[in-house]
Parts: sequence; structure tokens; C-alpha cells
Amino acid sequence: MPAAFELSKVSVVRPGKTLLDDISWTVGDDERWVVLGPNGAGKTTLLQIVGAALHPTSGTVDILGDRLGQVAVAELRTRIGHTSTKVAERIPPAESVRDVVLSAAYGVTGRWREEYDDEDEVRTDQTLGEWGIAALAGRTFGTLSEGERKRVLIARALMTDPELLLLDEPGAGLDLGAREDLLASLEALASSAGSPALVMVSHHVEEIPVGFTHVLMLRDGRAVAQGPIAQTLTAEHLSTTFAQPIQLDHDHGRYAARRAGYGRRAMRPADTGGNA
Ligand SMILES: Nc1ncnc2c1ncn2[C@@H]1O[C@H](COP(=O)(O)OP(=O)(O)OP(=O)(O)O)[C@@H](O)[C@H]1O
Repeated sequence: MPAAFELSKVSVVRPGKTLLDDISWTVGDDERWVVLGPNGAGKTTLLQIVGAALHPTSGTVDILGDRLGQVAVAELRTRIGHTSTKVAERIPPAESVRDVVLSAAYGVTGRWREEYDDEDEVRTDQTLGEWGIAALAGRTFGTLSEGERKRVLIARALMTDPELLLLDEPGAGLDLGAREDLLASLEALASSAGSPALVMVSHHVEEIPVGFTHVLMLRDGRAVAQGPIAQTLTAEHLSTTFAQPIQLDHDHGRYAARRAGYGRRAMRPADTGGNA
């Protein structure tokens, strides 16, 4: 199995702060990973490394067969789809949804005088259709709801048919229905033959789409655990990652987590005013 990327002993250090500490991590091109961890754990920093947007302070990074530091990163980035709030912030609010997706062909945000060929136009319409947002094509990005924006960003990231897709908190800010719609789409993508290698960052196990195969858990820049989801996503590892006792439930490929023991006290009659 060829590796989509391989990190060896990667650290990222800033004055007074170690953002990533000695991370070794290999992702195969047919694997779908979720990266879980609390606020400030280093998840976004890790995704920036894998997206060739940041060089590590130490360690080596090989992405799609190229070693970071020995390759033109602009070219490498065209092979990687990356969605994040940072990408969203760069998109002009007045840009049409169709142009947000189309302009990915040049890796630019904000259409200007680029010339697009028919293949780009066809691929744009196809991707808008696949992500259920064809009806939004003429709307401006700034008028979209959070759920609609998330879909447009994923469509943009997939427009260039990347070999690696990085999704930084795609479920953040979505209502229950929009989250479930997104998870269904990601499940379909994860199980499709032409899917790129996938890495999704999340705070919540409830946001793991069915079909995701592996998990990496981060705390304070260090890997708490990593490996196949079935063996690695455990209450014990979650408790260490989130620094509190966690109960984990699993049903038909979906997960739910909460603090262990939460609710027991509230059930006592003395607390509820009951007289049983
Ligand atoms: N240039 C920097 N200098 C110092 N600290 C930084 C710098 N950039 C990021 N950090 C810190 O590094 C830590 C990791 O940041 P990162 O954004 O990777 O975390 P995260 O896991 O994605 O967090 P969240 O879930 O809140 O988005 C945070 O505490 C952040 O404040």
C-alpha cells in the first residue's frame, strides 16, 4: 500500500511553545483518518504540515512521494485538497459559488482574468451536482449558511481531483440535520472507488463518518494513540486525550461520547425532588 504521506519525528516549536512534539504518522492512500483532540492540541498545525503549508522545525515529511524541503510546494499543493476556516476567510464574500469552485483550477481565491477551459467548467458543474449545491451556483459566498459554505468548500477542494483531501473541522457550526447530511456525503465519498486519501480533524466522535478507518488522538502536541478505529478509539484513549473520564458508545459504525458517570447524580430522588 503506497503512503499518501509519512511524517517521521516531526516537531513544530515556536518561542515558548511546542506545537507538535515528535509525531511519526503514516497514512496509506486507501485510508480515511480522523484526528481527534481538545482545543489547542495541535490538530490544525498538523494538518498544515500535511497540506505542505508549514515546514516542521525538525523531522521529515514525505507527501505524495515528495520530501518537504526538496520539492516546489506550490506544485505539491495542487495535488492536495484542503478545507479550513482559513481557506473560507480568503474567499471574497461577493464571489459566486460557481466561481469559488471553478477558481480552484488555478488554486486562487477570487476570480479575475484567468482563462478556464471547457474541462474546468464541466468538472465544476459536476462537482456542484455531486455535493448537492448546483442550485446555489449563482449565489454569492457571503450570503450562504454555515452548512452551505462547508459543502462549497469541500466541492472546491475536490474540484482538482486531489490525491489527498484534508478537512479541518467540516462539522463545526452545523445544525443536527446539516451535520447528518454532511456525514452521509463524506460516508459516500469515503466508500467511493475514486476517493482520495482522507484526513478529517474533529473535536467530536459524533462527527466521524461511517467508513473512516483510522484515528489519531492528539493532546498537547503529542500523539496519545493512533491506529485502526476499531482498536484505537477506546474510552481509555479518549479519557487520556480529553483529560477526563469518558464513556464511549458505538452503534452501527457511529460513535457517541460523554463524561463517564454523568447523569447518575441527577437521577437520585433527593436531587430531583421525587419522593420514591
Ligand atoms: N505561532 C505560534 N506561536 C505560539 N503558539 C502558537 C502559534 N501558533 C499556534 N500556537 C498555539 O499552538 C497550539 C496548537 O494550535 P492548533 O491551532 O494547531 O490547535 P488545534 O488543536 O487545531 O486547536 P482548536 O481545536 O482550538 O482549533 C495552540 O495552543 C495555539 O495557541
